[in-house]
Parts: sequence; C-alpha cells; structure tokens
Amino acid sequence: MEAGPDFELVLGSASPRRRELLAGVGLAPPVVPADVDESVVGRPAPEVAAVDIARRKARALAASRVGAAVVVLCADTVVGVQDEDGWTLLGKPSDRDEARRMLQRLSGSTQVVSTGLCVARCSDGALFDDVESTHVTMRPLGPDEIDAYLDSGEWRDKAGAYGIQGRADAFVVGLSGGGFDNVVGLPVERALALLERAGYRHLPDRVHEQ
Ligand SMILES: Cc1cn([C@H]2C[C@H](O)[C@@H](COP(=O)(O)OP(=O)(O)OP(=O)(O)O)O2)c(=O)[nH]c1=O
Repeated sequence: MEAGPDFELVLGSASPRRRELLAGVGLAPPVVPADVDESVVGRPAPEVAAVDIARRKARALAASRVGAAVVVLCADTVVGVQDEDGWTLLGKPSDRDEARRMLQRLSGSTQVVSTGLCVARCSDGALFDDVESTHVTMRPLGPDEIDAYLDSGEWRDKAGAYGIQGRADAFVVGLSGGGFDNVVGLPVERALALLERAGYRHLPDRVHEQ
C-alpha cells in the first residue's frame, strides 16, 4: 500500500507546449505561471542555468502554498552556444532584431538546448530537480530565409528564437543526446520520473511499469 499524502499536481508554467506535452500522457493539471527573474550571473553552462531558473520558479510558487498537499512542476528551457570564451545563453528574444541575431548565431552550428525541471513538494518544502540536454545542429540559414522565418512570428516566446515543432524543423539537420520533447520545453519521461520521486501518485501507468 502506498503511504503519504495524495498530492494535487500544479503545472507552474505559462508555456502552451508544456501543457500539450503533459496532456499527451494524460495529465491536465491546473496551470499557474511563475513570474521570476530569469537573469543569470556570469556564463554558466545551459544545464546549470536551466535548473537554477526552474528552481526559482518552483520556489516562488511553493512559497504561497506552504504545507499544502500540492506538487508544483516547473521547467525552464535555455539554448546555449559555446565558443573559446565560454557559453552564451539565448533565452526568449525581446524583439525581432534580437531574434534575427539569435538565428544568425545558430545558423550552421550546433547548440545545446537544456530544459531544467524542478518539482516543489509544498507539504514539506522539498525540491527535486533534473535536467536534459539535446544537441541541435542547424544548417546554414540565408538572410532571406531568416527574414521569412521572422515574418512567420514563430520566433516569439521561444528560447533561441525558434520552435523546432514548427517551420524551424526544416533548419535542423541533427538532434542527439536528448529528446525532441526536451527542445520543445519538457522532457516528459524525466518529468514523470521526478514527479514519482516527489511522491505524486496519479501518473500514467507506463511510468510504474518501467
Ligand atoms: C528551443 C525551443 C524553445 N521553445 C520554447 C519552450 C518554452 O516555452 C520557451 C522557453 O521559455 P521558458 O522561460 O523556458 O518558458 P516560458 O516562458 O514559455 O514559460 P514558463 O516560464 O511560464 O514556464 O521556448 C519551443 O517551443 N521550441 C523550441 O524549439
């Protein structure tokens, strides 16, 4: 017999992609976005920054639910490119010009897309985190192609100014080391495993079968 509280799940994210990915495995939790400072200090590796920001989101949402039988799942997706000076992290572009610069930087290179996960168990304040990283290689993009992509508007609200789940799929020539779902914003199997660690019981059956 399972012991412990029967936790309610809350998705701490405004991202429609995360909601859809969870819905794909039969989970439709209520959504409560976290509003936190997503800035990073120095030049951390993308997996470090992604977990750090996901933890900030989870802590912020747990703070108003102290002692409740609730687990809050938060995530953060960061695109990182590395050169001789270290990592440059690309978050969500603030405007079209920044989106253009990001796409020019990503053109013809391999980037690391990391999604950090953090589950806050509000009953006792425990935090559980994990991260997945996917290497994404883009072919060289011409200026006209970048302009056409910017016209589509798909760059908005997406780390690195592109969505692999849309037209930018045509830019990608290689994917390794992690999942497609991770690039879209939520490594689903990893998120389910983390929820299980936190004591959430209402997971899709296949998690328990592993
Ligand atoms: C690289 C990439 C990112 N993205 C998205 C996933 C995330 O929604 C977004 C990165 O921003 P995040 O700050 O991780 O998430 P968010 O602001 O959308 O939502 P919240 O903070 O409330 O959880 O970029 C794609 O949809 N496709 C892609 O190919």
